[in-house]
Amino acid sequence: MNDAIHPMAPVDPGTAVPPVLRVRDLCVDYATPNGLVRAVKNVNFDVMPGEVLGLAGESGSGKSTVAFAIARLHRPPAFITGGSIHLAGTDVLALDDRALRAWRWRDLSVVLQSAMNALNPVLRVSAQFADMFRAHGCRDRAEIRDRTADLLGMVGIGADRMDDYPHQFSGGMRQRIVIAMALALRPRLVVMDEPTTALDVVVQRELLEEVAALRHRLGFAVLFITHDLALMSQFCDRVGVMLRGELIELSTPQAMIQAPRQEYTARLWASIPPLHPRPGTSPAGMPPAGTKETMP
Ligand SMILES: Nc1ncnc2c1ncn2[C@@H]1O[C@H](COP(=O)(O)OP(=O)(O)OP(=O)(O)O)[C@@H](O)[C@H]1O
Repeated sequence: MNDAIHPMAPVDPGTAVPPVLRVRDLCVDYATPNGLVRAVKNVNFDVMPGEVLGLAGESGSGKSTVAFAIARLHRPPAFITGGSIHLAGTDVLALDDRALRAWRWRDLSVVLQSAMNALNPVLRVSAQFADMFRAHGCRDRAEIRDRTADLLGMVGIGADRMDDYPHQFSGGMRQRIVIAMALALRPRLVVMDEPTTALDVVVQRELLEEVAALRHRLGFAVLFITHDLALMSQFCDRVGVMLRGELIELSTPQAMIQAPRQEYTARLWASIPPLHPRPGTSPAGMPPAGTKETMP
């Protein structure tokens, strides 16, 4: 398997670095006509500074519900009914609306599957960056344009494109723009929920390689959700496996593949091709032709 996008684990377990994100006993319920349904059950985990932590698990296991709760993007019928979330020392669940607006982008940003939903189709890209910068106190037009050019350059988009509209870019470029915007205020954590799912395989890989390089340069941590376990094993320092709302296992992808502690985890990882295939089998990391890598 080409492990070019697999980053070196940035955290030395021997050092007492505090986690950037600390989630304790998190419970999220959905209000349904039949009463409350617990979708996230006493979930505990930390994300270290600069770490990429993946959340894996079958559809409906609660991954997105956890991610949305951490970003405080959950809306009724979802309710956080227990636990705590601390990001870089901030008690996230205690933030009021005003504090939340300042906190988002600055300390935490979110990249979701559809760039088109994140970008306003009737506004030039430069105007969307300007709105975000102005909302966070930067009013100098020249400075805003310089910073926008730098950010777009960081993801391989020329400054000459900044006054284009979103529809003038390809899907991969639009997602790059969203990532550039997500990094604009140097957040401590970027939540990425299926950020590359809508893109073709080559563009997916290019984009994640860029994110891996950028996070080494800028030091942000990533909470990464994808259905693509092969991609997850290459991109993440550690992976948590969710099953029916519980986090049942958390370790490095290598440890999990070699010695899974739960039977479910073993079955989950067995569904992706081996890292070092036996002679005569498909190339490392490549699914057999005609198959799609998804959760079992
Ligand atoms: N609006 C809702 N009302 C009631 N239950 C919901 C609602 N949204 C999600 N759920 C339930 O919450 C649970 C967790 O869903 P969630 O979307 O977080 O899972 P997921 O692991 O992210 O799935 P996927 O990979 O398909 O996105 C599921 O059982 C789902 O049915």
